[in-house]
Amino acid sequence: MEVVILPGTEQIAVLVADAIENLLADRPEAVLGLATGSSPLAVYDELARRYDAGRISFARARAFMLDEYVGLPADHPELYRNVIEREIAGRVDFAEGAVQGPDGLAADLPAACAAYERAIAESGGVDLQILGIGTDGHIAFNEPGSSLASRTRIKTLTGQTRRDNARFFDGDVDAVPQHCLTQGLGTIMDAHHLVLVATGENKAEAVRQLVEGPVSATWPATIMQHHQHATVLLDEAAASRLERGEYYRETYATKPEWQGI
Ligand SMILES: N[C@@H]1[C@@H](O)[C@H](O)[C@@H](COP(=O)(O)O)O[C@@H]1O
Repeated sequence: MEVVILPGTEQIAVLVADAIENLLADRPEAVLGLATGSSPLAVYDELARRYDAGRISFARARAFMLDEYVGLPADHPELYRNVIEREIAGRVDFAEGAVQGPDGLAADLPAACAAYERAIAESGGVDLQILGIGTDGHIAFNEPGSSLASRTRIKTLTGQTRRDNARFFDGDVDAVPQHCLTQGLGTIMDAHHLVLVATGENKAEAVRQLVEGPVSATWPATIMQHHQHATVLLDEAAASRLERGEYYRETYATKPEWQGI
């Protein structure tokens, strides 16, 4: 796992956008994994800027979302499908239908989860997966206790996640759905490159567990320690509880330039 500590979200966004730009230059038909939440927003802004500048095109790319709420109406602004359309998909040139998410509106939710797993597999798999992390250590919506081998399925959100996400629902915790569909930890681990972004002091404990804690379903993101190509991009506040912070800084500062993230 590579840990990169940077001054702030702008520097993080540039590095992630560089990785995506390089990937699309090599393979215009690459498959991206898109995350919701506030963590990737600066990345999406940077990608939209590069698209506007003619540096990058998503015309042949495809993308899969990590998760979706269950129980929100189709036109709700916080339905993740609508969030992704607003924050990135609708700002660049993805082809019609190229961005998919688990269908939280489906009548048969287990069938929708199975269909989503098939769609990801049939695409050839996700090349680069953008991730955020919850304050309770979740990735996507894999809450503490999630099977480390899980696949896309229905989950119940923890009270902490619902409180954290209430800020997107005018501060009303009761308006945050109790259920969601989420790619499993096993699904996420199949992606070729995991790129996790975390900023702010409120993520520091989850980040400490992710990077330096024992692998455990209690802190689901720790499964990333088993991935062959995982990059964790942090600002100073999110990195503030790491014991080996100096080593990560030194490693990144002396890294050969050709290596990328
Ligand atoms: N399901 C999402 C996750 O994909 C996200 O990474 C996480 C952190 O969110 P934020 O980036 O807003 O802190 O929680 C949300 O609930």
